[in-house]
Amino acid sequence: MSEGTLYDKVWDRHKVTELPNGQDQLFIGLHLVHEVTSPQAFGMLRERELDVAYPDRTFATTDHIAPTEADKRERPLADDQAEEMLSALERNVSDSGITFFGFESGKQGITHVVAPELGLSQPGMTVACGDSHTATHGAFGSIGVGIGTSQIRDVLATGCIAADKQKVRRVNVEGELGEGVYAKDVILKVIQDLGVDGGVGHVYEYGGPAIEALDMEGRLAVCNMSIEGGARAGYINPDETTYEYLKGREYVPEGEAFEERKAYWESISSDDDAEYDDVVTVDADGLDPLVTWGINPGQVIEISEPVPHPDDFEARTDREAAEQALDHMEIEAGQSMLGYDVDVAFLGTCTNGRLSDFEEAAKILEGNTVDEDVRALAVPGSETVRQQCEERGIDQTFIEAGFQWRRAGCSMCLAMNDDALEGDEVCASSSNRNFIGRQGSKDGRTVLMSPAMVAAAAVEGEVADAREYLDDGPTGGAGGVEEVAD
Ligand SMILES: CC(C)[C@H](C(=O)O)[C@@H](O)C(=O)O
Ligand code: SF4
Repeated sequence: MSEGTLYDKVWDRHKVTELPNGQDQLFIGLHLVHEVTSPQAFGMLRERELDVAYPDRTFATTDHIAPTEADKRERPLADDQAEEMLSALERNVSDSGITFFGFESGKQGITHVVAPELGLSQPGMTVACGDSHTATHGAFGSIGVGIGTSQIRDVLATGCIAADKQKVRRVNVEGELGEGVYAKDVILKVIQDLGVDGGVGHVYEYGGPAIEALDMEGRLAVCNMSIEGGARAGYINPDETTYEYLKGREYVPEGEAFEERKAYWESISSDDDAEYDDVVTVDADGLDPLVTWGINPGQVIEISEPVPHPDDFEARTDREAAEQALDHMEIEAGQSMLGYDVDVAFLGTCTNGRLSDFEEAAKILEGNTVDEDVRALAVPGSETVRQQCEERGIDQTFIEAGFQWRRAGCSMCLAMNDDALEGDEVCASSSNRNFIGRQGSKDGRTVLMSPAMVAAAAVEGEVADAREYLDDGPTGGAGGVEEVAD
């Protein structure tokens, strides 16, 4: 008999009981903690004189407030609020025996970059973190959910949360990606097709040839932005790509224990005859790179398309949102995004701050220089990524091109540290959100795109087609997605 989807199977294996209010009590296998959302939750535990139930399943790092300039990491941090958050986290983890990847560990970075690369996120797990982009870990075939403060308290105290099971939508992505088109473009296309609210009440199961061809870093980028599509979580069934990636990572068992775990991983994939609440198809064949033109991630076009007119949208709310977007971005309907002036180029984040992202951008930067009017920031998603880049000399490519090469953190994604837009600066950004004010200035303007497109925009000083910088150009090449040499 069919046991259903991966979501059904993982849920069933982690369900403790049904609660009187109809929700399920769900056991959390991996709890990730960062400095912004955890202090209050630890405070609630202390008030009740409770201990952390599973310190061995809990891992902490600092990302949002982390200064990205090496000399600004000295303690106490110059920003009082940041220092307070960081010292609270340090106190909490040391009191409860939780592993902490701080500045000195060499492994500090964005939670959603650190946990995958250390092999903490594995197939068939439930992963929770007080952060909306916990969906990222679904790339391994786990259920990753972002939780609020009271749920963080619950996980700390009991290892469980109260949760509502969601519907499952299968998102089949058909076709093959051309050269210069990436996982980021795929997920932006999914959001363009299904909308920013399309996933409400659902988790997305991504599959189909364009997803299966992605390496793990690409899959992480896709699942990361499930949240921007309105879904509660997103995942991809594990396969050989997943197992190969996991093999040899710090928290992954070796030898026989690996084989045993792999047998479990294989067992939790969706059954062939699993029933979905909904199945949709997204066509990625011949896809051009995508860029946002507005103020939410669904206001996005292929670079070959014109900026839409508000009247193109059926729903009144969409028309109003489009009007507001054109106004904020200071662009006209019908114009191309190509040539849109850029002041800042930002490469990093939990979406696109991994080794392959820097490798792809470096291909564009090789032998080119950043436009003199552009401030360009390269911020590895973790210190491990920074080291991987430096071992390969990728940092030099960035520095020689005119980028600032920084330490790991969320940086200008959310501007909770010193890295922020000023005034109405336009930022070509590899991040996941383009909401008004997101990058630290209320008039700042964000254009979301892939890392290669960020590099091309940095060089041109305007939105450009990165494929012009690749051997085969926009029309040539069978493409496909490159494997990351690790
Ligand atoms: C600060 C944190 C709670 C927030 C989130 O939950 O996503 C941040 O990471 C973001 O991307 O906006
Ligand atoms: S990089 Fe951006 S999206 Fe990711 S956790 Fe940090 S602030 Fe949130």
